[in-house]
Amino acid sequence: MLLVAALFFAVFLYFFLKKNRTKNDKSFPQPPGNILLGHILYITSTTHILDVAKKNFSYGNTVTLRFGPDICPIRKGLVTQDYNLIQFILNSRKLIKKSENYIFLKKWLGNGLLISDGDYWKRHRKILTPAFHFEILKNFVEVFEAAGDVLMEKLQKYDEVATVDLDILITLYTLDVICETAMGTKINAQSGQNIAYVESVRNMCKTVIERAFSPIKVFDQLYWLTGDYYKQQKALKILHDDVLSISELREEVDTFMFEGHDTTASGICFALYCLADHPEVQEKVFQEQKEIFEDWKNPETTYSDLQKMKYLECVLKETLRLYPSVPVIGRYTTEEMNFDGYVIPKNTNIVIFIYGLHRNPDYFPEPEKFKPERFENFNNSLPFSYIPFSAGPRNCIGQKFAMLEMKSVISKIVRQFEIKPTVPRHEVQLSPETVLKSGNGVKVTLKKRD
Ligand code: HEM
Repeated sequence: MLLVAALFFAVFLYFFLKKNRTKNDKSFPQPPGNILLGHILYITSTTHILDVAKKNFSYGNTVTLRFGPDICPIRKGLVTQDYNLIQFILNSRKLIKKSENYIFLKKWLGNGLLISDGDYWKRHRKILTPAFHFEILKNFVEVFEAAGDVLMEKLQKYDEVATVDLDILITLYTLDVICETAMGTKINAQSGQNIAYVESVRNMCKTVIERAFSPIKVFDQLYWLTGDYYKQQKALKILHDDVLSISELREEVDTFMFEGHDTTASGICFALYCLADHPEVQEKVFQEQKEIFEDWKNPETTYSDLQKMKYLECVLKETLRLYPSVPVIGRYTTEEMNFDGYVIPKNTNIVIFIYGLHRNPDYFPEPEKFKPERFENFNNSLPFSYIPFSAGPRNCIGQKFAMLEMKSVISKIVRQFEIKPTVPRHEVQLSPETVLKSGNGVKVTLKKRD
């Protein structure tokens, strides 16, 4: 009798889940996956996520991916690089909850602005927004400049050395900047005192993204058995060493320290790499500097000088198009949503693939080419085709800060050095470790200008 009841229940469950599944699957195509494991098998290594995404999008600009059997997947969600869906999501006031993967950042960033949602997020966003008013940003230029001067000192010793790996040098620069601007504390990271912090951020970012794509590590109980868990605990200890008494404050400080230095470091490194590869672009940037500054070798740079660097701004925009520091963002539906006749069920994770959107030839002809000029006359009628800072209510609060900082340091470097590719040319290996990085460094050669 019990057996019959169990059998009956199993059959009922099958049809119930199948019915719901059909409703979901009608929405968006699902690339072929393993009947039991779903798409796990080809999402095993973080370094291949960009390739995996490319392959999946051959089925449509929005696809459904699942971990586990089709009928009762462990996880299921949408991955999209579709303009209209992205516009719908980012414009929505209802869709501000972050996807489940962000939970892996929680131990580190707590309820900081990046992760929180609802009224808590609204309140904090409102409190923090004035900190990015341009009157305040103006005062930060001095900090960018002073930290930039320290970097210049350090770069002198690389004059005509075959290779300089920019990654760590620039990251320590951006760390000095964020600590002094966000917390008013000089930590002298560039003097070598904070390498452990930088390494811990890197380890955290790597383990977080690996968890998000691992069928084993997504479960806490299984994650605790892996080496990554211990690596992460060690990193957390270093990241939280500076004990601040008020936990809310610490969560925001952690969030700004992370979002505010790793992202800009990535942008600066890739911009310098692109300039090395494109001497004609670099020359234009250099000429612009000479037009702005009479004494271009050693000027005192002001906020208004940075505003004048229009071509450098195009270079940075083009860099962030090809190498968006945040290549992927996520949202989570808290209610069923209708989009263009499709049903997106409640509790769906939606991954927005910024990297893929930015390389769509419909919006950016010859998308793989580095052409800053395309931003001189950028067609703003399609604003959601270019979203390195996301868009809508949850866009990046620090985007103006980031642009100023990146301009400040790159203008300094270009005025003092000619940036060249290494011989043989160093090919970056893109690795989306939460923030887009190069797995093998960002290497160039520097030659001092006369
Ligand atoms: C090139 C540099 C940067 C890029 C490309 C970038 C990109 C982004 C993106 C795409 C988001 C949305 C994330 C999501 O929805 O998951 C974001 C959010 C955020 N960014 Fe940035 N960011 C940069 C620099 C900065 C800087 C310098 C700061 C602070 C000083 C900052 C602070 C934040 C914060 C706090 C959020 C969360 C905002 C919210 O949810 O209300 N970012 N950033």
